[in-house]
Amino acid sequence: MPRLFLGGNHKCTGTIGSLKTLLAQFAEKSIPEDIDFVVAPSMMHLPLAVEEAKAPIQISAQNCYFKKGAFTGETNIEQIKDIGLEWVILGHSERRHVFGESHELIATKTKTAIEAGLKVIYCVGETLEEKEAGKTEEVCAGQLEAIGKVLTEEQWKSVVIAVEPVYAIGTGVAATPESAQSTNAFCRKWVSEHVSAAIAKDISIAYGGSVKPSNAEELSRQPDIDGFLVGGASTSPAFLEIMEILVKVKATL
Ligand SMILES: O=C(CO)COP(=O)(O)O
Repeated sequence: MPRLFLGGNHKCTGTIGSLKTLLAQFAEKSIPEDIDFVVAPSMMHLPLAVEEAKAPIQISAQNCYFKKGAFTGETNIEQIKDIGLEWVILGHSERRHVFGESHELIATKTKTAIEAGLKVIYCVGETLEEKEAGKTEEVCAGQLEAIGKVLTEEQWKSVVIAVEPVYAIGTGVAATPESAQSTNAFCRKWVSEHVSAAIAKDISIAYGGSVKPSNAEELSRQPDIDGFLVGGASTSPAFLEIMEILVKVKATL
């Protein structure tokens, strides 16, 4: 059975004050032990988050570089581990499309991060143009194949897949539950055929893109959606509402 996953990607937002407030709000709620509840603030705020977050809240980096040395502006895996983190988001569409990260670079970062003992929230997803051209599965398969080429079967146990259609990110309009289910199911089938049936059965495959309390219920009902990677709604108590909806709906399935 896949573990439930709820990630909050704060992207390039937040202040010391807003993060402290948010983590204090999260601390007031009881978070079930059987969900990975992961908060990813900006790199600048990671040490603060580690200090302030109470278990079982986990903290993730939003990116990392695979080498240390003369790479101005980057943060390496050793540094992420050094402050006590276990998670990193890689392959987010904003890294792919805004910063031009290639399949190869993301795959190298994923492999190196997992070898160092990190868990990777690996993002895949198609643009609107690709969706309209009927290329959703082809695009996701290519993104999965990039890491499939370098990871061992064992290393896939450290991967959570986050399927984030680019057209749904930050637009307020999520993919339909049917469309999200179809892409998540395709990713599970891809893992079954290219990695193993055992990994496919247990890997958590989240959906991301304009998730909010008002659409979380229908999305949670989909059998291949094991949770969410949330952007905008993760920086407010709406994130807790999404968690409650996800846990409640999954308990009834
Ligand atoms: O990109 C996302 C999470 O990584 C989704 O962002 P939004 O929830 O703001 O659409």
